[in-house]
Amino acid sequence: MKTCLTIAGSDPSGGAGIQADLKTFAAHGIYGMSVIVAVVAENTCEVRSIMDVSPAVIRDQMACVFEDIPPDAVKIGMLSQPETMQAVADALALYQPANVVIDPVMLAKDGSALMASEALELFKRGILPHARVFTPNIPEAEVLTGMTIRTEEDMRQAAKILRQEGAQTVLVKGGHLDGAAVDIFDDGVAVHRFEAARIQTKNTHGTGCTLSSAIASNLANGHVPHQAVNRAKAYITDAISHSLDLGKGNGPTHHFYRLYQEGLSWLDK
Ligand SMILES: Nc1ncnc2c1ncn2[C@@H]1O[C@H](COP(=O)(O)OP(=O)(O)OP(=O)(O)O)[C@@H](O)[C@H]1O
Ligand SMILES: Cc1ncc(CO)c(N)n1
Repeated sequence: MKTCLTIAGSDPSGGAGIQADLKTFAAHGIYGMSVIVAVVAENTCEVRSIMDVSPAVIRDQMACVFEDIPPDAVKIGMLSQPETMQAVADALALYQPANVVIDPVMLAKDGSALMASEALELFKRGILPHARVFTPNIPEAEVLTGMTIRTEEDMRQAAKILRQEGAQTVLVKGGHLDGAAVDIFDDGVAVHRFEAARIQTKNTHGTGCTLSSAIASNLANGHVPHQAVNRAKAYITDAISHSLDLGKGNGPTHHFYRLYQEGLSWLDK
């Protein structure tokens, strides 16, 4: 059985963070594991409070996983404070996992900061260079490159800069632009454009988390980054199309739609 680890924050309402990642791994037939770096009190409407797990406990969790069940792929999501990030950076340097997907989570849908601004430099230095696939959305890519991103050409330029910063491949997600949902993927050999029709729904809580853990699942299942991103884009589009009208705000996506329809044979397509 293939294995994936998520290193991220916990969302008690189940639509984003660790909970979204574990559901996505399960939908891909993957054995999921988690290192919780922050406990976030949030739901479909708001983020109420954040408590970071201590660096010592993060180091212990990482050791427990890597000494016992080294994962086939790793997804990294929310890393809030510099000390938290340093503990993860140290563990990445120590264990050197191969298939790392990094989602630079900065803001929740309600605008709450999920990465402290003081952590940005450490993120660029100690986390980003571990990315086999790096998945910023447009506002995140703007912060990381200092560019203003309005067009697909800007997205291409940002992807190239972020590769130069040390990510092996970069997917700039276009969910925040108007029109079709277009993502740009630069793997250093070619630039690929992934387009899906924009789905009219407010239920998009956790879309970024779900996409990055779907990419990690596909890497673990043996796909190269370009194929992994292509398959993950189809998965997130399906999950948003069948999103769940739960909660009073931005509801979650549906992780198991294809699995419920077709069983695990959906993975063979
Ligand atoms: N309404 C939509 N219809 C179709 N696809 C969408 C829609 N919104 C986002 N996407 C797609 O979902 C994926 C996640 O992109 P998005 O830009 O929403 O990430 P994000 O902002 O990091 O998410 P999060 O809010 O979880 O942090 C991308 O492939 C994007 O193109
Ligand atoms: C824990 C967590 N991670 C990531 C996001 C971004 O969707 C969120 N809202 N909560």
